[in-house]
This record gives sequence, C-alpha cells and structure tokens, in this order.
Amino acid sequence: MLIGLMRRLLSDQKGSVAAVVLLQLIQAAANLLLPTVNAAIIDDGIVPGDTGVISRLGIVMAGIAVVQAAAAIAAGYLGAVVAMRIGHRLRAEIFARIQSLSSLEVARFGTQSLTTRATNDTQQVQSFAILVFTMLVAGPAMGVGGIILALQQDVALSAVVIVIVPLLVLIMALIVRRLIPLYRDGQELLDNAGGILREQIIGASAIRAFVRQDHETRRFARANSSLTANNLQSALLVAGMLPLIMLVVNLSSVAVVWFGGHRIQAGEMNLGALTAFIAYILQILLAIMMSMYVLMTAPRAAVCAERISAVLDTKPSVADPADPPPSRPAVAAKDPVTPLAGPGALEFRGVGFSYPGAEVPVLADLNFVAAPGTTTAIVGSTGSGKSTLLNLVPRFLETTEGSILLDGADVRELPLDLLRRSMSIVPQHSHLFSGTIADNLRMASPGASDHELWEVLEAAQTMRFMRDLPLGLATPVGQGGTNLSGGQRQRLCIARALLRKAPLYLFDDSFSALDYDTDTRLRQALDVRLAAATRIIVAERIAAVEDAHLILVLDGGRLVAQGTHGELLESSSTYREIADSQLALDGPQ
Ligand SMILES: Nc1ncnc2c1ncn2[C@@H]1O[C@H](COP(=O)(O)OP(=O)(O)OP(=O)(O)O)[C@@H](O)[C@H]1O
Repeated sequence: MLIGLMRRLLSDQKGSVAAVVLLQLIQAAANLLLPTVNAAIIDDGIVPGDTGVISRLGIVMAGIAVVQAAAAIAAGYLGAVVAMRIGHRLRAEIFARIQSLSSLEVARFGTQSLTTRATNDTQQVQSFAILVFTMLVAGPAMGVGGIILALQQDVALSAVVIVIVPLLVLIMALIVRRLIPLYRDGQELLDNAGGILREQIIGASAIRAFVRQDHETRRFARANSSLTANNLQSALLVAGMLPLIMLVVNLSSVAVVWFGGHRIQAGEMNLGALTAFIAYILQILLAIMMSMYVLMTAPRAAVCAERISAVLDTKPSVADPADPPPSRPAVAAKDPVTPLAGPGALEFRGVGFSYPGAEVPVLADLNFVAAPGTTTAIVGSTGSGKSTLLNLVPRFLETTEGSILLDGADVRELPLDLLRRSMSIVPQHSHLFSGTIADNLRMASPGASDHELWEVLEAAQTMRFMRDLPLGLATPVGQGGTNLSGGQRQRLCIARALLRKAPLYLFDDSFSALDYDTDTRLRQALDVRLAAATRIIVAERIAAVEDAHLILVLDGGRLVAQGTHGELLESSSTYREIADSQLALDGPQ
C-alpha cells in the first residue's frame, strides 16, 4: 500500500527522484573510497616514510571528502523538496476527496479521523519520504559496497561480516514485526483522543452546565493514558534496538581487531588493510542502521498510507452522472452561477430512503408535486424525516427508492454542480465561515454588488442588528459564526440563500430562532421576493405554514396527508393533532 501510494505520488517527479538517487550513489561511493585511500597512505606513505605519497593521497582524500559532503547536502535538499511535494499533493488529494464525500461517508470515517488522516497521517508519510530520500539508497549502496571492499581487503577476516549481518537483520525483523500493530493501534488511539478533545471543545458549555468536567476529564485522561502507553511501548522498542545494535557493532569491531592483529603478526595482512577493514565494517554497520531506521519508520508510514488510501479509494455515493443525456442542458457545467433554465417544478415519485444498515426506511413512498410560484410546507413530528426529505433534493443523500424530478429531469441525471446551482438552501443548522459578513453572503453569488447584499439583508430582516454594526458588511465573522446570536446567524444564512437567484428554494426549519414579528415580516418579504420560485419550507409551527399553497404531513417517514391548511384541518387527524397541541402550547393569542 505504502509503496503503491509513493509510486503514484512520485510519478510526476521522476527527474528529481533520479537526481536524488544519483547524488546518494555519489555520496556512498565517496564514502567507500576514503578508507581505501587511507589504507594506501598508511601502507605506501607512512610505513615506508614517503612524504610525497602522503601529500598526494592526502589531497585526493580531501577532494573525495568535499565531493561526498556536496553530494550529501544536494541529495538532502532535493530529497526534502520531493518529500514536501508528496505531502502537499497528498493533502490536496485527501482534501478534495473529503469534499466529494456525502455526509454518510463522512460519518462512517468520523470527522476526527478524517482530520487526523489529512494532517497527522499525511505528515507521517511525508517524514518517511524524507528518510527514504536521505538514507534508503545511500544505506544499501554503502552496505553492499562495504562488503565488496572488505572482501577485497581481506577474505578471511570477512567471516566476521558473514556472522553479524544476518544477526542484525534478525534483530531488526523481530522489532519491526512488533512495531506494526503498535503503530496501527497508535493512530486509532490518536483519532480517539482527538475526537474526545473535539467533542469537549464543541460541547464545553453543555459540559459546564451539567457540571460534567470531572467525568470528561477522566474520559480524556483514559484516552490519553492509552495513547501514552501505546507510544511508550513503541518508543521502548525503538530505544532498546539501538543499544542492541551498538553491542553487536562493538563486539564485531573487537573481533576484527583481535583476528586482524593476529593476521598482521603472522604477516598475512598489512596495517593499512586492517585500518581500511575496520572502516568498512563500521560503514556496513552504519548502512544497516540507516536502512533499519528507515524500515522502523516504515510500519507507521504504512499504517498511515493504508488509512489515507481508505479515504482516497472511497467512491462518493453521490457522484456526477457518468453520461448526462444529450437532451439535458449540459449547459454551463463549469459556469459557477447559472442555474437550470426551467421554472423549478419539483416532483417526488415513489421516493424512499434508508440510512445504511437501518432496518426500516426513514422515508417511504413519497409522491407530491411542488409547483413554481408556490410554497410547499412540510410538517411532522420530530424525527419524522423532514430534513432527510430536503437533503434528497440537492443529493446530499441519495434516494434509495423512486426518483426526484426537477423540471422533468431526474436529479441523478443532472451534473451535480448544475443541480445545486439550481437551488438555494438554508440548512437547519446555520453555519457561517470565518471572514466578513460580505464574504459569507458572496458565497452564494461571488459577483454580487454591495447594493445587492444590502437588499437581501433587508429582506432577511437583519437591518435591526446590521445597522448597529460600525463596520457593516465588513464586520468580521468568527469561525462558525460564533460571535453572532443564533437568530442573527439564521437571518444571515437566509440572506445568503436569497442572494442566489435560483428557481428552487429550500428552507429547513430556518425560522425557528426568529421571534413572531420578525418571522411574519420575513415571510412577507420572501413571498414578494421569491414570488416566481418554488419554495419548500420545513417548519415546526403550524402558524408559520397556514398560508402555504400545499402542506405535506409526514408521520414516521410516510406522507399521511397533503392539502391546504383548511383542507387538512378537515381531513387529517395527524395534522389536527399537531395543530391542537401547538394551540394548547401557544395559548390563546
Ligand atoms: N445519519 C443518520 N444515520 C442514521 N439515521 C439517521 C441519520 N440522520 C437521521 N437519522 C434518523 O432519521 C430519522 C429522520 O431524521 P430527520 O432529521 O430527517 O428528522 P426531522 O423530521 O427533520 O427531525 P427534526 O424535526 O427534529 O429536525 C430520525 O429517526 C433519525 O434518527
């Protein structure tokens, strides 16, 4: 998985990768040459007392050292650039994929896990890439070259190499095998701790209101301790490995000096050759350590690559039609504002929807027509499926039964962008983004003039608070709109939706935070402004939908009645119950 991912990410950087490999080979070759030249200085210069050879070979050695340093620096620099580009591309890809996922897929991974995958996991793969580009070629090259040159210096002494190399590889394999599951658990524990933290930050007021700080502190402490225990275990394994390797290295150096000394005394080896041999043994061990270090980080990077690939390989359940029918206006698929040319007639034909894994459908057999120039209200008890129904229209969720038609076209056959441009939505939870009020409004229509912004702000009944803002449209909005009241946020979201000129408007319980007067004025303004459009309004209060041209009564996901307020009071017991209960709650007006 990791290798496949890296190969794909490096496909457009082949030139740079080749350069890094070449530079690492130069660096390794220079490293390998130094002990041989050093041996020659000892055997041909120092032992016979030839200062000419010493100076000449000394200059050669210095030259090689400079080449080695230059190649190492260049390889490190270029390797870092390539690795950073990998990280950049991976973050961009995962961000784009998350953007394309439907709310169901996002829920399956979990918001926190997606955040960790896009940040921490990507970072791990990037760090691994840096190690690969600084060590992975130079390490084996030095190791193999070192073995060949050591053999060349003294075949008999090379028996030491034959013993220690497999021993080191065995130590490494055992430790890496233990590390992989630990790293996998570690990433999940990180998700978990992050998720709890996120929930506690978002729900801080509820936690304080119910005096649950101690409980939440304990909950986080448990997650934190599990994460720490996991990290400690892997850190101990890594920490234990280094002394083990050093022990093997030192023992092998002692063995080389011991046997080498005897061979020199027996006249079977030169002093220079022994010096070179010791240097090569150290280089071989260093190469093994470098490769091992890369391989030790590989398990974590592999786990992260697996987690990233799981997101990248997820096919969004809601996607553009593979082949939009030619009769459909493939118009302006890329044009950012133009909606469908039709009047916005919406029809549900036998529509049903089930959440994945649910035993019973949330919505079943819905049939109705919402005509242009009319308001269709959806009423029903909590959990009856009103929001789910609205979410099917822009295909935030995909219908599992029947079809939804917009101006006669099945919404699944329209390009997604075009479909969503053809409607304007006020979601149940008002969400604003960091920036100014103007930035937030212009999300709906980037080219809108200030005059148009003020117009929609007025229609959305925001003037009472907008007038008090000294910076007006330039007033900064905090992330999520936290510096505004619930009602203010809701009205700004309505203004944002009004700014988009579309044939279809969807309001999901969008007037709940408004007082009675504002609500009435707002509805009047909407009736004028959106007179020609198709309006679908989910509402809790019957009083708010009395004037609707068509009222749909949902009960347990089924459309139990439809008609005007007057008709439903006559014909629908469910509607009457809702109306009576609200009348009882509101009391006589
Ligand atoms: N992501 C989900 N996965 C599984 N079930 C869900 C999901 N979202 C909603 N439901 C279920 O679907 C049903 C309908 O939910 P929906 O939000 O559409 O109701 P609603 O009528 O809009 O409620 P409210 O008036 O409280 O906003 C509920 O029973 C809810 O438990």
